[in-house]
Amino acid sequence: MAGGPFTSLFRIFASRNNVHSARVLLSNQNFRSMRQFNNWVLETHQFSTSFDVPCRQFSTSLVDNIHSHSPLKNPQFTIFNPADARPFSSSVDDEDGNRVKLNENKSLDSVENGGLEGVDGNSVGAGDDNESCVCDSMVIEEKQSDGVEGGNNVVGKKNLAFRDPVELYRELLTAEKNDNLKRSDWDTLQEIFSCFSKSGWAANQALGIYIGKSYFHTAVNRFRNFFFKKCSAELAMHLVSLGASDKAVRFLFPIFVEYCIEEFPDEIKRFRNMISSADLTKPHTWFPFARAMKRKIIYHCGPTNSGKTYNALQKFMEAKKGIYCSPLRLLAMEVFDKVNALGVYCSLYTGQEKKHVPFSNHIACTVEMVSTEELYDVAVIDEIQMMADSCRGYAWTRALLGLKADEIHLCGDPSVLDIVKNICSETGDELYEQHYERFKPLVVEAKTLLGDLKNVRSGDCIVAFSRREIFEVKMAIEKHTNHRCCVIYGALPPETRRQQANLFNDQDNEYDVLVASDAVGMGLNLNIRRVVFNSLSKYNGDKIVPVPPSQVKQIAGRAGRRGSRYPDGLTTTLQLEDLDYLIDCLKQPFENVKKVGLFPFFEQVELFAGQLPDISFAHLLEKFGENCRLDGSYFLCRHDHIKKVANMLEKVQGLSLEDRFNFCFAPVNFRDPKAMYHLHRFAALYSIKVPVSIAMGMPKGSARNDAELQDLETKHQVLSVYLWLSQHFKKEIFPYKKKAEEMAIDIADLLGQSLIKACWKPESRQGGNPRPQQKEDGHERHKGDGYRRPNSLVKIYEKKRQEKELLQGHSQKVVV
Ligand SMILES: Nc1ncnc2c1ncn2[C@@H]1O[C@H](COP(=O)(O)OP(=O)(O)OP(=O)(O)O)[C@@H](O)[C@H]1O
Ligand SMILES: [Mg+2]
Repeated sequence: MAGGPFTSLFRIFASRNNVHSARVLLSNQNFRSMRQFNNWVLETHQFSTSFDVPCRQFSTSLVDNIHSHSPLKNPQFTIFNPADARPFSSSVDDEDGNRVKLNENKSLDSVENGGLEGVDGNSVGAGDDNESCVCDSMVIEEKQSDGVEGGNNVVGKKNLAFRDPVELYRELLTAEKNDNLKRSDWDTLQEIFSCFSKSGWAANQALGIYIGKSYFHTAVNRFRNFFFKKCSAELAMHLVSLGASDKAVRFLFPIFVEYCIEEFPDEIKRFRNMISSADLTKPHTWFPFARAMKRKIIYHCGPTNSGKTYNALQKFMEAKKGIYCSPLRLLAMEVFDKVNALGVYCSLYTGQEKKHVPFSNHIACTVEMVSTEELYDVAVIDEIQMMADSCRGYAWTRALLGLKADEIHLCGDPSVLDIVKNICSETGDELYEQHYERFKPLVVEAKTLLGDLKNVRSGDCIVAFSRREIFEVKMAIEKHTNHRCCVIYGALPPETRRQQANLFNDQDNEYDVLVASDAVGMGLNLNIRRVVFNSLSKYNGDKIVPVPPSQVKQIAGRAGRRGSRYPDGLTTTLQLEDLDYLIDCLKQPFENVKKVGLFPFFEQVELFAGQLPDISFAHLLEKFGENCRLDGSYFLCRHDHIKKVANMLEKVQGLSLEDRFNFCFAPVNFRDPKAMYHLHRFAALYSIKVPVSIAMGMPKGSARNDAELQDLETKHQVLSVYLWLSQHFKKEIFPYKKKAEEMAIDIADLLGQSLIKACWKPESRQGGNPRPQQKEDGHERHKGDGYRRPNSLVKIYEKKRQEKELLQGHSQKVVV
């Protein structure tokens, strides 16, 4: 039912029955999901749970408000007679003279229970068509205007079930202590209150009046004490007759609401302020200057290697003033080099470095560093689908919402196209779509490497999903073939990755195979002929899982770039058993993302902290996560790593909230204890305003074993954190920036040299055995090489494959 028809129905109903005002009971209704609605009610009606509204106002504002805030498609309304709990009028004529029924046979009970949550908080009955477990049903009590006798029963004072809870509460307030109850009746009342206290439904409903879950039990206890002192025999017997049940909880709840509103105004206010200070709804309104502009958004939409970034960069270079936002430092550096080489002066701005090119009007930056203050003619946001990234998505969302640019070019796959359309309709920006196809189709080699790394060929990129696996594969290839391998993985600095990429791309050397992690998935232009998946499972920080199809596509798409030595891309797997999963992934359409990431600005966290002054920063972030409100298209980005750093820095005294917030964003690998130690040291020195030293020696030479290689990686990490801090805090406190830069360059160089000669067994970073999950997950040992691969997918696909082979024999090539 839309707001309009109901509104007119109500008008007709009201005029036919001579009703000039309606009483809306907010007490027995079910607005758990409706914090927004409750905000509105509480703001407009001063915490009243029942209020009278003139029919005109009722029809135009209340119903419309309910409709606009309700997450239900069909919120139900029932107008009933309070005296007998039956619908006031079984039917009315609508404006066209048609007879329309108004929930003819519903008693109050059925209204209350139909489509509502059970006391245990589960949604039951009608209204389940809604994707959330939220039901909005509203009970509207007809109230006669003064002196007008309605055609229905007069409100029966005896019928407690249908008494106005406000009245009941007022009576309780003035009542004398009641001692006339039997012991067994008191016991039953105790049970009812215990049931009330445990009721998920009641706790959720209480949120609507800003009684938070942590305060709910205290509030119920105090309500019980009050109730036991005051309740009349009649009231007690009514409750006893209901027993410790759903009905009793629902009967008590509105009286509880009245009690809370009167007794706990401070708690309610505090919780309400906390909720409103954690408000992340309507993020497009956070950027009024961008909203004041009429921006043109061009979505370059297509698969990998289709020319999206190339075309967007053309516009960037043509513009008078432009900004390119990159997902990676490496890519920002690449665009910086490329654009400058083409004669367009461009500066570089990343978390760790600022390279200002004189007279430049163009900037290549990492997306986290984008300024929403500056005005640009053209902005490019690359890999826009990263808006949906669980950790970093907020940076893309912020760039899209906040950039002050006349023209914004988004490059990415189609997964966030719909959500970008929605955002543009909210921001009022014009959206243009430009669709692309891959320059050359990607071909799957059905033969695979038959489980033998001896079958690698020049131009292959073997993809493995852990550092350990990468080195094991490199060792195996170099031991059993004449190929030499370059490596690229996340822990390497961009400079080293680039050096390895150049080594691989360069034809005049023996390094013709690349072994890489998913770090090759984005950005780098590599001369890859064939992408070979060593495995298709990876550790997700918790357990081994199949690599998501979108990522498989992205990585496989690295093969055969336009303009490279191998314009025709091939992809396959090491093991035959994994091939079907690869083909399935490549065939899958891009998923349609439903939500994109958000994270609060410091100012929002600060506002929230004002409500909870005495808790740790990590706890504060946790509370923010629990209480923040988000619109349906957004999620709060994961911030586990921020909390880990926050916990570590908890004991460092003298850091302001802003300092803590900033320190927590430093790009530290929290799994690396040495890197964490140095970050702690930096923060401790900073807190006592002592210039922060690097206090870390330079290694003497390149690594001779894996432990030394890891040490180099860590050292670079520490320098990278130092450089990041020096850009985000006052320069005077981090005076050794120059030295850190020089050391970082030297270490990146040493890392490059080390990788060239690396031929040792990898060690785990924790210095122990592989993670237990890996062992438990049934990795199998590969013949002779000490190389193990996960076999979780093998089982799934083996059967399917055998069936298929029986049916059709072996194909040689599959084009996807
Ligand atoms: N019109 C063109 N003329 C010359 N080279 C081009 C053209 N379009 C694209 N290329 C080259 O093709 C390669 C792939 O293009 P580009 O990087 O723009 O693809 P993409 O769609 O952004 O891929 P990805 O999703 O992998 O980032 C690049 O090396 C690029 O320079
Ligand atoms: Mg691109």
